[in-house]
Amino acid sequence: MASRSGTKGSLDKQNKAFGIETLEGISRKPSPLLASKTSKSGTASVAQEVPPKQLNIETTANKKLHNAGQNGLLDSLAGKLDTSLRLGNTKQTQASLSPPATETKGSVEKIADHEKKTSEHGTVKDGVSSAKVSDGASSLAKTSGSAKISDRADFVESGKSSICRGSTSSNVSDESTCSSLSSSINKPHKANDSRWEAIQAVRSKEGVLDLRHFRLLKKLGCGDIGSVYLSELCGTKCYFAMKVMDKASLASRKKLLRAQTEREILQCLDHPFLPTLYTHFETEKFSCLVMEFCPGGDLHTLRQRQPGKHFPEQAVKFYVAEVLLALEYLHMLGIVYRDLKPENVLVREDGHIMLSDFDLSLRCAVSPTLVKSSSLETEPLRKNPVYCVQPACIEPSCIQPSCVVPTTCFTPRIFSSKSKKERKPKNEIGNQVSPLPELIAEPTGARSMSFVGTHEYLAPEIIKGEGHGSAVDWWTFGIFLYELLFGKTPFKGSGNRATLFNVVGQPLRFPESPVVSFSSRDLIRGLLVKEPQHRLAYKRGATEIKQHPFFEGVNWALIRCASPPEIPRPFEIEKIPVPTASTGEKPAPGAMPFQQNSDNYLEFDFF
Ligand SMILES: Nc1ncnc2c1ncn2[C@@H]1O[C@H](COP(=O)(O)OP(=O)(O)OP(=O)(O)O)[C@@H](O)[C@H]1O
Repeated sequence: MASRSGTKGSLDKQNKAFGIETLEGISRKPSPLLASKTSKSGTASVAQEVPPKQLNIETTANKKLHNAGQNGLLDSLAGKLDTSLRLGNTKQTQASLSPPATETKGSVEKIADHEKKTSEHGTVKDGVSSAKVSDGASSLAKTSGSAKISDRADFVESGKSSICRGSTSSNVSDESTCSSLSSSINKPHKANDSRWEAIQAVRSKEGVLDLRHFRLLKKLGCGDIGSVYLSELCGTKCYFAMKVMDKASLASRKKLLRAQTEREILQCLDHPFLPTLYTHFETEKFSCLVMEFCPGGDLHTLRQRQPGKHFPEQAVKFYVAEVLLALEYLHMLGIVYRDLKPENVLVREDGHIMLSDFDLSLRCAVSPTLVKSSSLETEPLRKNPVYCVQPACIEPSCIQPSCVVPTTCFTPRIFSSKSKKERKPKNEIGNQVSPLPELIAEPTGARSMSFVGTHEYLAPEIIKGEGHGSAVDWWTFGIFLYELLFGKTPFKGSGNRATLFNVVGQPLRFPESPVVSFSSRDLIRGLLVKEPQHRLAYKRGATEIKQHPFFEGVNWALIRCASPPEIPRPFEIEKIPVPTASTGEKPAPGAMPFQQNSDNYLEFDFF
């Protein structure tokens, strides 16, 4: 398997931008179901920016935004904006991932021991009780991790707040008591998911949900901050991907903040192409995230299996369109993703995608403001008013033209000169019905100095240490599109150092084969502009990209109902051997026996 290196560290000085020696390589991740052990390493801790000051919630505007939504997705988004702002207004007094005293790397936990500990401390702690909700006037408390302060104070790089978090004082905690963030009520798009009910049933019966209630069947993969296991909620045939993080290891490696960031972001999400976090709980040693399981592996692995190791253009269009919607939603929540690459795009059971891995994400404090156009010039726009939600940054230093509602929001670029009649949508994704209202919430004011990402995907402004914002996601989107189409990234050099130099200094070139459409190359050209301010989507985010001719004919509102290019083979749980101590069966590599009332042990071989 080809290897690709990445970095998850902070860049203190400009000259470190090319000091690749300081960066640790990150190997590419194989498919979760094909490989049992993968590893990633990263030494430097994620830099963290200044916590935001008080966040201003424009409640009326949010309500209007809610009303403006043309479909459920937009409605839900408005609700999510509310949620994220509420989160931002919360003051945290204790970190939920409290570092335990001992190092547990590579530990073997006897299940009996685990259960004993659980019952010793076994009372259900109210997650809320360990976190105080402020009146909204306080800034967010810093927890841990190395800090790097940028000249902007308008965003948070990692999680520092949460209304709902596990108790620090208890050894076992779950979110039973703060279900507003972990139940289907808050996630209308996943409300019909039977897994919620299964989880709720266990909670109602047992009073608490924790590790004892899951069977860990197979190790799906291993990341920098934890390992992910295919797990079954015992006796329910409900399967999940459970990310298990060793708290002592996180603390000793200064990764608590990254873990917290990921959890807090996951708690906010409700989108068809983003993970559902069903629950989160903690044991004495571990912090566990219970998420939706994607049996289709990741797009990197899937690409390797394609003829010529690249996808057909129609398939590319499908995958990047779904990723674009996921990024758009994240940006509307003020989240800059920063780690787009095929390895992080998982394929769900139904062939649609799920963008995973949020521990590198940057959170920007935004105060969305709704602006409704009143003087529209073109006929279609008169019929379909344009709504523009712009982040209104609180810090005076952030007040810049991009934070003020741009006039471009009112006059979206129309790419095609053809009349409506002439334009015949022809691709498999579906037909664009009528133009949708547009929501634009590009966190253009965000600035980070962190040096994070994967070398081949790093944006020039990150490498140059100039400070970066949401435009890095549009750069990585361009690299992603290029890689899916051509089977390789455009700036890869003989080593990491050469790659970084190429990203900054080499012009974009396209291979002669495979032959791809002009519009795909045009879109890539627009995205891979080295100066972020000239990059496509810099001002109006995903809206600009959606209007590009490459996506002509895509029915954005219904893409989740479109037929995916490939549907994974049905996932057969029976084929995963579950060894028992009595039979002495050897576990398949990565298989994690975890059964109640048995001598089986649970082994977490981290990192
Ligand atoms: N929901 C899921 N369904 C199926 N497999 C998953 C799921 N989430 C993660 N995985 C697999 O587990 C592996 C580890 O995921 P994880 O997000 O912990 O690490 P990562 O993507 O390598 O990122 P990081 O190092 O930043 O933590 C992934 O490579 C992926 O193959």
